[in-house]
Amino acid sequence: MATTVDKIKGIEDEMAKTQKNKATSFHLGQLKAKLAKLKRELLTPQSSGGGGGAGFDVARTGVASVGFIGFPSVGKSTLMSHLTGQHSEAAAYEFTTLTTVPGQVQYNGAKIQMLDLPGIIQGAKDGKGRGRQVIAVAKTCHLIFIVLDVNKPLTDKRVIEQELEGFGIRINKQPPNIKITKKEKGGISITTTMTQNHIENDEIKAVLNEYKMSNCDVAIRCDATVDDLIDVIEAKSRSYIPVIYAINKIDAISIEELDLLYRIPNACPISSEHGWNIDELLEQMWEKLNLRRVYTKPKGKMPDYTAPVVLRSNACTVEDFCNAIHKTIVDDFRIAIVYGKSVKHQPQRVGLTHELADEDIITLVKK
Ligand SMILES: Nc1nc2c(ncn2[C@@H]2O[C@H](COP(=O)(O)OP(=O)(O)OP(=O)(O)O)[C@@H](O)[C@H]2O)c(=O)[nH]1
Ligand SMILES: [K+]
Ligand SMILES: [Mg+2]
Repeated sequence: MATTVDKIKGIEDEMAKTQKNKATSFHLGQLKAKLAKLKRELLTPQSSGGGGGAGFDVARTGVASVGFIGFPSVGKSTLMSHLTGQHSEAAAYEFTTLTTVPGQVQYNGAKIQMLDLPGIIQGAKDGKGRGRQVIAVAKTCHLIFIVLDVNKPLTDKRVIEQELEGFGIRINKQPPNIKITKKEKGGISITTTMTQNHIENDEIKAVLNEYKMSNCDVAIRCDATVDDLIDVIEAKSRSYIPVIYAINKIDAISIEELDLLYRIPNACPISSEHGWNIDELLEQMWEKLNLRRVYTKPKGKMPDYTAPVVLRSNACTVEDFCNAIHKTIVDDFRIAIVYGKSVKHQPQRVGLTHELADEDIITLVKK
């Protein structure tokens, strides 16, 4: 019987042979959906061995974690030691790092975990080396530093992006604005709010059929591709993670070359060894993590600015704030008084569901 890898190869070959036009769009949609399903199968640990983060995952600490991904010897461990003071063996030979090495930085009052990871190679997502376990750890991080060696061609960047994408990671991207609502009967109905330049209704139907979704409403509010549609269907195995390209070893290049690096979006040129531009890397990290510092103000006293409660933007309600302090606090909660960007009136009384903004000040009032 053909293995999953063989089947994937077969479909990819067929897709390469098929010209995209109106007549083939249904068939191509079908192939793409089949491919996505097989790739997911490949990433599910029990079906193929490997995959998963087993052995590589470590206890998570802090409010967010940042994973370091890159080819061997680009300087990930040197960066780790420099950022966190946590020693991670660095050397001139490849695959010096063999497992996840955790460390921590404190930035703007937030504890942020750094995960130095082993180097990956091309084909990692397909099971080459330990790449799959490594990428599986990165997939659970809130931010990824893709570490690149400035001396190597920037094609490395594209190769690493493809490895991550093949593993269901979507880089610096929001989930596509497509909503699929299943229903009992009535077939497939598609509504769009703008011209679709990449996708035909036939293709959409082919994909949905392949997923046995023959009764549903599809609302497309973006200029979607087939891949976008599949990402929405496969939402459970997709992770949307911000990325910063940490372009390392800039001590080895000229100022003119450095100027060029700044044109790459989301790039931060650094030298881990010399500690150059690490401040900017941390600033960019802070921006991408989009964390919210909330200061507590005991009734009748000044706010405590020394120790903010730090929340992530997807869990930043007053209730999340209470839970971050102690699980039992919500039981006694009556109202919160908030100053800051999240409220119209200064101060304003709010309930548990109110979303807090960065640098808000809060006083909890008990029952
Ligand atoms: N010139 C220069 N060399 C660096 C810099 N950072 C790291 N190196 C050197 O690059 C080599 C590899 O560094 P590591 O930190 O071990 O690289 P790594 O990415 O962790 O490597 P693996 O764990 O093997 O994947 C070492 O010889 C470092 O001294 C830098 O900023 N400039
Ligand atoms: K190395
Ligand atoms: Mg290393």
